[in-house]
Amino acid sequence: MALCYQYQLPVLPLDRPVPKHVLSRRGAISFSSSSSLFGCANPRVLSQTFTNSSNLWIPSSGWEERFLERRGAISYESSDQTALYIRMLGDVRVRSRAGFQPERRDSHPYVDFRLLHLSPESGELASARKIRRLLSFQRYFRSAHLFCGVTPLNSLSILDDNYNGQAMRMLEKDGNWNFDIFLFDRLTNGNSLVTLTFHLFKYHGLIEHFHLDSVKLRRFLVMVQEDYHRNNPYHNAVHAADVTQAMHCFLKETKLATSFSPWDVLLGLLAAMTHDMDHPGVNQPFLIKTNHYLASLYKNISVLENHHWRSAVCVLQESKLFSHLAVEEIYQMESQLGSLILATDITRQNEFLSQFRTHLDRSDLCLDEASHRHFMLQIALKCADISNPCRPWELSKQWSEKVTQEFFHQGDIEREHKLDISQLCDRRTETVANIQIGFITYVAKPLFVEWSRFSNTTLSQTMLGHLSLNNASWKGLLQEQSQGGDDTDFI
Ligand SMILES: Nc1ncnc2c1ncn2[C@@H]1O[C@@H]2COP(=O)(O)O[C@H]2[C@H]1O
Repeated sequence: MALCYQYQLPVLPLDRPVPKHVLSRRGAISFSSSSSLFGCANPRVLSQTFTNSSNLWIPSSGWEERFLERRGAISYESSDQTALYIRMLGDVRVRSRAGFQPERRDSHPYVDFRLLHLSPESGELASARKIRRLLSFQRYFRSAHLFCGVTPLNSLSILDDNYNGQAMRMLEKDGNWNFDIFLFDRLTNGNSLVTLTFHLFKYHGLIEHFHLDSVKLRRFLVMVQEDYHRNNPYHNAVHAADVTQAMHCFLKETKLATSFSPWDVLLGLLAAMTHDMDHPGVNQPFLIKTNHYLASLYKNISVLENHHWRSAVCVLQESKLFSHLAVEEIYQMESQLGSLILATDITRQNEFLSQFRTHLDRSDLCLDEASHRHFMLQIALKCADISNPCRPWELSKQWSEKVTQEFFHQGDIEREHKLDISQLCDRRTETVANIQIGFITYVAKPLFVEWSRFSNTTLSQTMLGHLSLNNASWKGLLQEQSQGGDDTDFI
């Protein structure tokens, strides 16, 4: 098929496996808009691809100029012998030989990786002069008070303070199921994921427990947030923040709070915030039928979830947030993170649901056992991921519209390119209400009924209550529509 839907370029597939001895270590390099590469962690692998010239790694051949026009990073890992991971920062466009509309991925908040990669060990601490050279006036103005801790005195900053104050007030109710993540995102100027997760790391005592460097932590969170596509109506950083807030609510439930270790809590929050990283806004069947390289890379199995996981690992390694932990602990973290993120593959829903039911029927869940705690983390993440129909109507309705908008956008592309239109993606035959009633009945309710068997609390009853009220509202809307008009106004 001539059609090729390609991102530029989270992963660069290699034409032949990288020899084992080259991949004996993992690492990352970064590159900037200047013509050179720097920040190499494993010279051996790079020497195959790049030539070394006075500590700068220059592409040896075939390296496309366009990669060097941007800032980004490449990381590689010994378990993946067929790919180098390339993260582009900001300005990433969907490219296609079939000529799809270019799409921008916004890069906010601004992070200059040339500054961030300067470490005290390298003896290259950022001088004020270096900073000025690298930043535009506006960025310098913003970063100046960041570095010096000075708040600029102008009328707009008073507004900022006001918004900040309101956002902080919202965080006092971080465990409230009515938490309005859309409002929080506006109050934090599009930084809901960074602000919420930093707060939750503090709330759960993870910074002290794991001796985390809070500058590295913030940098990591910014990188995670930036990897989400702002233009996706649904699979964006606000969804990740919403899932993280839901996970936090579950972690506070007595059964989990009394049995989970700081490690479990850390893994739960990490998985929630990273579980959809770099989501392209289309689903796996779309990637398969358009011969997307991610589909071949992951052999058509949990393609997106594998990519989210590898993207998360990439950012974890780049940020060096856990570089002080033992190598075995880092491996354990990466592999547990993988098993959690892979559990969010919705096509595996029945597998997890029947396992969960069996445990509940036998009453054999023992949360003293690490493997059972891990299973419950998988279930909690799955619940958090599809918890939007359990939110109050005003919030739930917005999510329903957003997810449908993303489905229909995919359907429009499929129609335009004469591909089979994926299930739920045809705006000519589907409606928001239809999709919601089906999703609540066959996907959300069965899972939340089991969750409330496991944890029969005010929260689980509240969630089931909203689920059934929302279902009734969608049924009412469907009836109204069948009596005249349709609901395409939603999208
Ligand atoms: N409100 C909703 N209505 C319909 N589908 C949903 C809704 N919320 C989540 N989903 C689907 O559930 C899936 C969970 O995994 P994904 O994030 O890959 O993609 C998600 C959507 O396809």
